[in-house]
Amino acid sequence: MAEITLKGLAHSYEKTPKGAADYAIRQMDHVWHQGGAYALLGPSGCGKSTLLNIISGLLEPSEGDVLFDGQRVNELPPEERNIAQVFQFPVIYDTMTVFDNLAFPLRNMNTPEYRVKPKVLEVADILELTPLLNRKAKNLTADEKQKVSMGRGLVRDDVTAILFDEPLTVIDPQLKWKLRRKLKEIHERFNITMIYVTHDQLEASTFADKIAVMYDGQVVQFGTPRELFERPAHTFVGYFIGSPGMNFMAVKYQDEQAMFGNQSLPVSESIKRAIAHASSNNIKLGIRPEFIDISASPSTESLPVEVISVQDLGTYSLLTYKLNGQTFKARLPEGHSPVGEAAFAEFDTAKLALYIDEYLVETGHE
Ligand SMILES: Nc1ncnc2c1ncn2[C@@H]1O[C@H](COP(=O)(O)OP(=O)(O)OP(=O)(O)O)[C@@H](O)[C@H]1O
Repeated sequence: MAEITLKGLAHSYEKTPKGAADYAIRQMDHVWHQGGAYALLGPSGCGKSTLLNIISGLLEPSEGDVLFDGQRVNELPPEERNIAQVFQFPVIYDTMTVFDNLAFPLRNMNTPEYRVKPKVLEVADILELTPLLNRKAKNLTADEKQKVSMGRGLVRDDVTAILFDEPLTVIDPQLKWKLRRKLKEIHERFNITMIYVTHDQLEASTFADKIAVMYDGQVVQFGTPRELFERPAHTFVGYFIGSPGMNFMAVKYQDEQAMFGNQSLPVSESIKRAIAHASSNNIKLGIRPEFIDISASPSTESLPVEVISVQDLGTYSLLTYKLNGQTFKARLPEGHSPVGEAAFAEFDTAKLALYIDEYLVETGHE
């Protein structure tokens, strides 16, 4: 069993960090529950590998604690953590056969040979490596090598969590979905906690039940793919999740109106109240491209906009328009009536989200 808790965790690669900018991981608390299929999603440089290496023990955090089932493991070396890590590039011994590669972690722990063989055969079967068992690893394709890498994590009965650091980077696009499905299958079959690092939202949402979105050294939201889409807790999540991401408008309260530049926006009373009482000037409204309606003629709540382009993407069209000098994206469903250069945009006000200092503020709909 392994419930992994990160308590007051922070990490700086600097010996004497001077400020927040010197931290690769900023103060965080987080729990990965036993048996979960998780993704750690974020852009390059946000701290994903650093966090994974802290969990596996390759790196000791400069502040805070890592707990496995409540026990502090900060100083425990990787080999004593019951955790396997699969890296971007397969870590295998080229001169050994596939069988010996898979057997290696067991033999390394002095497992008797009569127990090694059945375990290797079982794992080879799951990963569809049986026909390759006698091949030298150097003759394998990149995806076969990566499967051997994964297998080396799975043979050990004591492994309770597997950490994957962008494991499909070197895999052909056609084979990626197959390996992803295989990982899902493995997750269902063994009761193992899996944390899958990626910067690809599609990869994260097809693998994981819950995704931790990382930005600038912090987990800014931990939720299901649906929650990340419907209620982004941070502007970065809104921007990063979705295709394309959320549109944002910097707003202020003026003459009892929510103003976007010199444009008064139709918003709910509760959003208006929250803007009026905000203690910060960093106030944004977010709206997903799916929730903007575009039409050729005005309505009571629509705003006149300048259409820049309409891109036909098969099942929908992506319309780019300008309002108040800012570019917006709207998704038009298939069969939407054509619009000219001058059109009208209407937000679904129930779907407008309010962000103060970049974090979501829960408001009612009235
Ligand atoms: N060994 C190191 N020494 C100093 N700084 C480092 C080291 N490793 C990473 N960093 C810095 O820490 C920050 C987080 O890096 P990290 O590799 O954890 O991010 P990442 O999200 O995994 O990125 P990528 O997807 O590119 O691997 C970056 O600013 C990076 O430059």
